[in-house]
Amino acid sequence: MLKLNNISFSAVDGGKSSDIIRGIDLEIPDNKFVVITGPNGGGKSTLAKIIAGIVQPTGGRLIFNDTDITDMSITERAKAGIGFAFQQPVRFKGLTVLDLLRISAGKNLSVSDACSYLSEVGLCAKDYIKREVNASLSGGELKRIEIATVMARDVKLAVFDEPEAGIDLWSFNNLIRIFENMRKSDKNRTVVVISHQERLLKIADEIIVLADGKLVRRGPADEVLPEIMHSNYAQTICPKIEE
Ligand SMILES: Nc1ncnc2c1ncn2[C@@H]1O[C@H](COP(=O)(O)OP(=O)(O)OP(=O)(O)O)[C@@H](O)[C@H]1O
Repeated sequence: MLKLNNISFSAVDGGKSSDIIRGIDLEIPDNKFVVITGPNGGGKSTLAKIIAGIVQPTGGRLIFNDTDITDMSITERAKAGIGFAFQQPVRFKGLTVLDLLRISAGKNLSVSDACSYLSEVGLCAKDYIKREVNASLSGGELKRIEIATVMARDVKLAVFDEPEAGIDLWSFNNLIRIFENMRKSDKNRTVVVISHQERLLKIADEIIVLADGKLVRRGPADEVLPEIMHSNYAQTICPKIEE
């Protein structure tokens, strides 16, 4: 279980301090598929980065499986079983997809295991395994490769920041299928997805709504989704719901 105890984050920008995350208390139980949503600028990515250790909170503590991870680095958190997939995946010139999967797994993953991770994310492994992780990969391909690296890491808690960002509709449909499969098959991993997408919100065990740096609602998808649809920020956070 991941516990956030009174987590806050303030940043100084242009000499002015602003409170971006304001005293969030939250428990994310094991083996659940949780979607964090809310209006733009509400603090979702910041919270995801705080969980992954990319951003250090200015207040509060994070407890993961009874261990205080607040002061742990990204690497230490990765070792503790927390994986993070960026909104904009990073390209690594000179590194092949196989190298990247091996580095992520932290072991000399066999080619066949690497291929099965790529297949899981809908990539034809033989076409990609030797490819360089550079600008020649499309945004959708890069997203899928990054998801495969998180899977290869065998993490206990996987955090995905807006996996749908910047990909076309066709890739989006495939991506949703990956998460639907993850939701069905992944019973030993907690998956936290930051998303505005109705199709991801629908498959969540739990939806958490963040607005203005505060937790404003949490609950099962069938309870929270209809409320989001009828709230005054529905058009901002869930444009597809209105279609
Ligand atoms: N280091 C920082 N310094 C100053 N402002 C910051 C910093 N990090 C985040 N912010 C601001 O905090 C707010 C929350 O940002 P964040 O990226 O967490 O929002 P979000 O809910 O993920 O938004 P979106 O849905 O648009 O991705 C934004 O207004 C952002 O500009």
